[in-house]
Amino acid sequence: RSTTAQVWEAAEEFIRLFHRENHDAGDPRDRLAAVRSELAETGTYRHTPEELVHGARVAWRNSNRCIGRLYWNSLRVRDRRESTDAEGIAAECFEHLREATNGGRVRPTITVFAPDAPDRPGPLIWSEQLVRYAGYGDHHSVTVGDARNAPLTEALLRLGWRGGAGTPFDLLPLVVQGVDDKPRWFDTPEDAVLEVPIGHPDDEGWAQWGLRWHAVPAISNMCLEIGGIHYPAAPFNGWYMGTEIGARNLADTDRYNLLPAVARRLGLDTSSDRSLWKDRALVELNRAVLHSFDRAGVTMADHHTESRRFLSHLEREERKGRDVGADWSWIVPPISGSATPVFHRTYEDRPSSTAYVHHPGAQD
Ligand code: HEM
Ligand SMILES: N=C(Nc1cccc(CNC[C@@H]2CCCN2)c1)c1cccs1
Repeated sequence: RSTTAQVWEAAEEFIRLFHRENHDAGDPRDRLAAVRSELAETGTYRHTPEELVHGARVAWRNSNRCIGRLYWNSLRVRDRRESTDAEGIAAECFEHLREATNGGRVRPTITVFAPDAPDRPGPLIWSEQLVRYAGYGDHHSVTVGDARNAPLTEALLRLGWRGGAGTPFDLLPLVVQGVDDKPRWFDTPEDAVLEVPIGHPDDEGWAQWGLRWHAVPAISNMCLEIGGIHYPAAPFNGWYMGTEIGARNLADTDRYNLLPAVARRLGLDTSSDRSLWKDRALVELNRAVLHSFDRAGVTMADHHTESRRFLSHLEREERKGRDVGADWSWIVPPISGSATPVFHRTYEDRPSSTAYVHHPGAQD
């Protein structure tokens, strides 16, 4: 809960920034006076459509853990602040997926739902991403699917979902809590989710594993904060960087844990870490992911290209007189770190009042 003084401080900073970076917005004084009186009368204030668009883009530009910020100023913003009920929000989330997927030419997009108001909190999306695979079994002994989503799968079963077909890649329904506070779940329409089958470029045998992953990463459980106003439901997507799927989602021991199977298929000696079998399996799994997305015509970054783009972003921001904050431990890719240019320098981890933040008490 913010006091009006805290809101005013962030609001003034954001309005001044908006007018500085949008010269056709003119002098900020009138807007500052209007915001100040609206805040005094109602305990909050409403962003203009232009302020909302720029705020969502600046929040991305301020995301210290994000390597993909070069294109921050071309984020597509879907203003859905009038959506407050769970059904309407779910429908807009599925439309977001269709628009962002764009037949494989993925477009970075955000949909902004109703903000927190002084008399009632805004809506919440319980799912971490708009597309998630079920994890069946309790968190400690997951038998089938993505163990990361075992808690959400449990919550869905308690909410009356009967479970899917029991495959390792069952699409979970989306869980939305409208402003009436009641969580509801909605099956994800098939035409809203593009999936990519994962195969290896040199070994047809991988196809028998039935591996796949969804084309679009869309984070739905973070809060967008712009100039003191909180938008707790504001799902945003970019495109995947291959390592996210190849080095984490399919490789982590508490996710799909595929390195042993890949190593066996490659005929590697898995009896000792010193054979570097995990390292060789990781490279082949990442080659398979990049190859499969390219074959499917779905946008995907490789960690070398994305690292170069990030350093270009830093240079361009410096030229504009803006400092860029970054968190080295998130920016450096999970494989081949020192083979990418982002590894060989340090960064300042700078806080900003306009940013994407985790809800208090959330995981990660
Ligand atoms: C356009 C392509 C993009 C790429 C390739 C990209 C890449 C990444 C990667 C690899 C991470 C680390 C994720 C992890 O290790 O789990 C990340 C973090 C993040 N990205 Fe980006 N990103 C892109 C676009 C965006 C967009 C459009 C937004 C928001 C509008 C965004 C906001 C963030 C935020 C807030 C984090 C930190 C998440 C957290 O703290 O948990 N990114 N990005
Ligand atoms: N490419 C993306 N990846 C991404 C971005 C932010 C957060 C996440 C999810 N992070 C949580 C995972 C799970 C364990 C460690 N990382 C993924 C994007 C998602 C949304 C816009 S870009």
